[in-house]
Amino acid sequence: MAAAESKYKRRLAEIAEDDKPPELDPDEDNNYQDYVSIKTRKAMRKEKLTSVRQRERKEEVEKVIHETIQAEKKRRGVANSLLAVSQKLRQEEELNRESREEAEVEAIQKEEENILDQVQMQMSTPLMSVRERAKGIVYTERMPSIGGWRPLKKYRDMPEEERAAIREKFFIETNGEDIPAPIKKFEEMRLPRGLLEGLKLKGIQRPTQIQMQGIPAALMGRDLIGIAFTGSGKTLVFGIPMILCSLEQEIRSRVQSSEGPYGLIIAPSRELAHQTYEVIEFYTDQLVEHHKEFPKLRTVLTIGGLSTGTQAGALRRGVHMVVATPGRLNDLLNKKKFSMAQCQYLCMDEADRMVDLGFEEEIRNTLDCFRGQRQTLLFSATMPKKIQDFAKTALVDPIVINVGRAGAANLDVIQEVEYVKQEAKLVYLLKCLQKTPPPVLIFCENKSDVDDVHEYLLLKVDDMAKLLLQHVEHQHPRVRFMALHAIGQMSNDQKPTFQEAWHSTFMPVFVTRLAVCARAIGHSVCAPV
Ligand SMILES: Nc1ncnc2c1ncn2[C@@H]1O[C@H](COP(=O)(O)OP(=O)(O)OP(=O)(O)O)[C@@H](O)[C@H]1O
Repeated sequence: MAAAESKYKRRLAEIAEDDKPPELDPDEDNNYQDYVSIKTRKAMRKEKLTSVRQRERKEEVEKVIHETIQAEKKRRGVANSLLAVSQKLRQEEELNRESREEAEVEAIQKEEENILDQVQMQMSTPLMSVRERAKGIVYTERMPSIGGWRPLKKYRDMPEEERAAIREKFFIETNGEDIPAPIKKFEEMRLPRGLLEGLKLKGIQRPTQIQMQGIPAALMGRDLIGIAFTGSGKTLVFGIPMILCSLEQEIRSRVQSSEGPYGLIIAPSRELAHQTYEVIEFYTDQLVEHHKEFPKLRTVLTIGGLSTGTQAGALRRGVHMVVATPGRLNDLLNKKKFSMAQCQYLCMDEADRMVDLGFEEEIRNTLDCFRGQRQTLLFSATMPKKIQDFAKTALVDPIVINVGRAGAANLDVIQEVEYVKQEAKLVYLLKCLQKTPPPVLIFCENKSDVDDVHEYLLLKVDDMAKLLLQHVEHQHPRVRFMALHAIGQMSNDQKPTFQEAWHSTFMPVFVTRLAVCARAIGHSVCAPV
């Protein structure tokens, strides 16, 4: 109430003041101010107020704008940094991706390199025992000769020139140190009588080239590389020394159950292993037959296709020799059915074929099972690098015997070559038959040639009879032609037909392919035809 009264009073005073005439001060003319009406003053105040408000609003707006801008800036800044971060992340991701890709490519490359290395290693790793290679075991000394064997004095004393002359005559190429003289007679090889009797029984009279040089070298305990063709008589080169090596061991101390083997032959195929086993069995039987003091040496054939149990059982009883194919041999060794701890004699027959057939790993595993040095014989028709490397690393000072040279195979064959035009061949054949006494074998390249030649000779049978009669005195010759490719397809029990035909036909002329003939006559160039 009092406040309202005072406000009222103040208002009245204002009004009175407003209505009062202005006091004039003559000294203050300079400070004179024109009268401003209330209305104007109000307007001025209003204007002032408005401008203040405007200024305030402006400031407020500016503040808001500023704040907004700041906020925006801030937002943009964040956005920018987010963008930057995301960009950065993207870049990093990109880099990561690139490096990941690079790493992946690198890993793949590494893996490929590893595989290549492994393949390369597989290709170049010598066929030697991994255990021995890892332990750095290298044998430098030659093995002692088998049972103290040495050649007869005349061979020991044979001058080098004479040895070389014999080798040259028989197309035997050799390489190595201290090569023994080639021996031309089995009787001079100091073999037990039983073996000589066995050879006689087989109709084997004199050694083939590989036997002449190979048997003495092997009996001297030397490591051997034999390069020889099929049918050259290799089996006896590695078979005889292995039998004698086992005999020597047996005489020293009788083989007990689970003991042995002393000798091992590895062959690439079951057939070859079986064939070798039969040869070994034959000669060990001969030894017992002719030497009552000798025990029967036990040989076990370990090949696929035969019962593992039977083979393991035979091995358990103690064994002198094993003839095996690499797969089954490895299997039995892995299963600890027998061991190579006592084995001192190893032969790898057709080593190149074993490598071709991919038996390297099995061979290496087998070599790992040996516990000491052994005499190693390696037979191969060819000498690929792998075999050469094996020879270099696993064989000690080996003797290389090569009888594979063209022309060295058949020393009794005189080869005459006639050059004839293709179209004149058949006619010329008749001329050749005129020069050649029967029996005659005509080899053709393929089956259809065999048919053509056969047919032609049948047409000319009268001429043929006349031609062949020039060589014999008989009045009524039976001239028979046979196309032998048919024989190649015959079963085994029919095959002797060829042998029978050969011997029973008075003047046989056979037309055949070489491969068929080889099979028909028993796959042997040594067989007498
Ligand atoms: N000195 C010899 N004289 C005559 N015949 C022999 C002689 N040596 C071996 N033979 C006979 O020759 C044939 C082939 O011999 P062997 O099996 O040893 O040859 P190979 O080189 O091992 O051939 P493959 O690789 O075909 O087995 C056999 O029938 C064997 O009895």
